[in-house]
Amino acid sequence: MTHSRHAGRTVMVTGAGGGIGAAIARLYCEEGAAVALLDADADKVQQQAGALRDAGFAVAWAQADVASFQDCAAACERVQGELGPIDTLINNAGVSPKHHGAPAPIWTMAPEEWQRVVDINLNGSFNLVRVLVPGMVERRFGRIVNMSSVAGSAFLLIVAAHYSATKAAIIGFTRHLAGELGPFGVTANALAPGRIETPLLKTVSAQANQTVVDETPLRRLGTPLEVARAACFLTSSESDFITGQVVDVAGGWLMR
Ligand SMILES: NC(=O)C1=CN([C@@H]2O[C@H](COP(=O)(O)OP(=O)(O)OC[C@H]3O[C@@H](n4cnc5c(N)ncnc54)[C@H](O)[C@@H]3O)[C@@H](O)[C@H]2O)C=CC1
Ligand SMILES: CC(C)c1ccc(C(=O)O)c(O)c1O
Repeated sequence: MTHSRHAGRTVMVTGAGGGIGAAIARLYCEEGAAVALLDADADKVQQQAGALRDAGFAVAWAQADVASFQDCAAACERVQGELGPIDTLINNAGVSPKHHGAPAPIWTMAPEEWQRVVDINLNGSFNLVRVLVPGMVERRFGRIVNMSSVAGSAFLLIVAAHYSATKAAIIGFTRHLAGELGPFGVTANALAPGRIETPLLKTVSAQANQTVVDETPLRRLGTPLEVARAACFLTSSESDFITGQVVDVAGGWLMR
């Protein structure tokens, strides 16, 4: 469905070069927003932004490693110069490293790998919040959605400890933001997707996915568009009184 629910809004989506982030960026465009796409992979994000621009949408893009505060600050300055102040931030970028197709057991995990996952999945969200929230507070309006996972509150065999820990931390971070920023007209919510068909899942066996399908009341995996719809709902005026919440997009899998 195409409508103008986000007309006049300026949205930043991290990890917008592919998977869920690309779907989120497109849906905001279709809902009338100007959209800034950020990704560490310049080729991918340029391609996504180019396709959206060719379709007539107002977009800007920047290559940025969300783990770097300097990258985030420079990217925000650049895209805000093109599109105007960002009022809606979707902290979607995230990684889940695998070794030979499997998550690293905690007793073999390199400290550098732990640090890198924390730097991207958790500190990356802080970095963009730190850069963009002062403007939201000043303008007394802002909408933030942080990407958690069902792995933030349930044990999942297919991910490693750093991933689960960062996705749990994102929930605490989101609730804190909601409490601290609510008085300034800024809401913060988190999404907790279950298994969604994206490139991040390419190392998971068909059998492992079938087990999840069998345990899921809706009997299928999710799509990036379904996560995008939840993000758009949480930043639309339909959600003006919703803050500090974690919304599962998981077909009923692992109801916790
Ligand atoms: N696919 C799934 O089943 C689920 C995904 N999630 C979360 O959703 C988010 C998106 O996941 P997917 O779309 O599946 O992943 P994906 O791997 O398909 O896309 C992630 C994007 O983030 C970018 N990225 C990675 N590191 C970055 C960095 N340091 N700085 C900026 N960009 C970076 C990548 O280049 C890529 O374009 C992640 O936070 C992930 O943890 C949560 C639950 C389930
Ligand atoms: C994309 C990450 C690694 C991932 C993979 C699978 C699930 C799941 O089965 O629910 C997740 O929640 C994830 O975050």
